Amino acid sequence: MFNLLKKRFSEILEKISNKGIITEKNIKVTLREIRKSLLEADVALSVVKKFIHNVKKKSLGKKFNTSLTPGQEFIKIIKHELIQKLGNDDNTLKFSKKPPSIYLIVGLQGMGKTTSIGKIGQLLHKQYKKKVLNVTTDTYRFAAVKQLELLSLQTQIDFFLFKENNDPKEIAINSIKYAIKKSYDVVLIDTSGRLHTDQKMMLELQDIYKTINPTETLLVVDSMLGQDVTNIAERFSTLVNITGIILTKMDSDTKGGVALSIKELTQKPIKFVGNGEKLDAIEIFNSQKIANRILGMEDIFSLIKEIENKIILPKQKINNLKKKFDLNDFLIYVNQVRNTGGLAYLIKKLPINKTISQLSNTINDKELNNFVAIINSMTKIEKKNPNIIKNSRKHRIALGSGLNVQSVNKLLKQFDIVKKMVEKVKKIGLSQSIKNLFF
Ligand SMILES: Nc1nc2c(ncn2[C@@H]2O[C@H](COP(=O)(O)OP(=O)(O)OP(=O)(O)O)[C@@H](O)[C@H]2O)c(=O)[nH]1
Repeated sequence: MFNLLKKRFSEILEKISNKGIITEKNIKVTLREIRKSLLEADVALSVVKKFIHNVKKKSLGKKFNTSLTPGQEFIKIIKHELIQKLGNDDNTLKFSKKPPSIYLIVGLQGMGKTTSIGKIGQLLHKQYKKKVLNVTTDTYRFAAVKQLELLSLQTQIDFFLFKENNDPKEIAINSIKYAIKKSYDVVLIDTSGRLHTDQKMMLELQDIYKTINPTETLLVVDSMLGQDVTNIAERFSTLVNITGIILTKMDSDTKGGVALSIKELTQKPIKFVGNGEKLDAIEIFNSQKIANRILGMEDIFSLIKEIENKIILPKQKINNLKKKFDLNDFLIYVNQVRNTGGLAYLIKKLPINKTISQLSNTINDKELNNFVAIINSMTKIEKKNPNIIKNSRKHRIALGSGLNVQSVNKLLKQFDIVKKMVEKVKKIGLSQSIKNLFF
């Protein structure tokens, strides 16, 4: 999901994240690259233009006075803008005050309408404890009726059986009458897939819509659709009042353009994301989560959690340390890092601040072994008070460890970096301190 954008953004943002100053020139270069990436991911041109315009306006001339580097501030602006584009408004399903709530599901053929009804019905039943009735008005395809009947059986949702000679509008009316009689909370009404250019079918849909006056009318959009999505959404919107979008097939190899364009183009919130063929493969849309995904932050957060939990300096371990971080503590840290293999690679992947990327330089198997040998050649007093280690002591320690003075200097330098980091992390924990860079 969003693999292309994620790859592009991580390349672009890595370059800018460590920049000390944000100038018109380096912003221009970065924005040009972002523009290219968004277009490559099939985001609509008008949306891309607005995105770039807003980021530029917010970043240039802004006085950054937080603890973030300007590069990190810039990333924060991008994230904020991504969330705006994805839509940050109320995306919860509306329920009618007087049951049943009626949800009309519309869209082109094969977008995933019937599958989404199966998923939403199950979600409403399991999570919201609603009594749901599934209905299909697709009198054109017998297979579509069977499909929803089967999905209803699988999810243990009641399925409304219509009379053979009923037309779609009659089926919808009869199903609602039945739902009122039997005290259903929700009626999910499937419609046959139709081309937005098919005038007769579109008017039929409008007729159903006007007659039943749904609580929500949800347009199902396949996230693999290209720029055509604008025309489709516009055509549906002129005939029925779309109240939300269901974005399907987000698990497939989608470039992500539709997800980023549809809110801006339709001004309708994305309510659900379908991310698989299975019946539980649906999520309530969360723009923050998607923005994190695009910016590769989801991976980073889980990585950091892993590092924090398993490897270096969990908060309680830091708190257990003596007041002053000394070389004995550093030795514990070095041994932890040594035991984890592959950490250098993980840490190098993090687009984070200089201290931590400098830290990755320490994490090299050979150097870690050297560090252990060097610390073991020190006296107890030296380990507790590294600042007394001046020239003659350095020579003695180097000799004792079979290494040279440069290696001792390197160790002391890395010790300083880790000490600074520990002091920072001691306050709020590693994952929180890194998360703070982005929120
Ligand atoms: N990978 C994936 N496939 C999906 C998703 N949603 C639906 N599908 C698949 O897309 C295909 C079409 O889904 P349907 O639910 O039949 O689509 P429809 O809009 O009801 O189709 P019509 O009745 O022809 O208009 C099926 O093979 C589904 O399994 C999804 O989120 N991810």
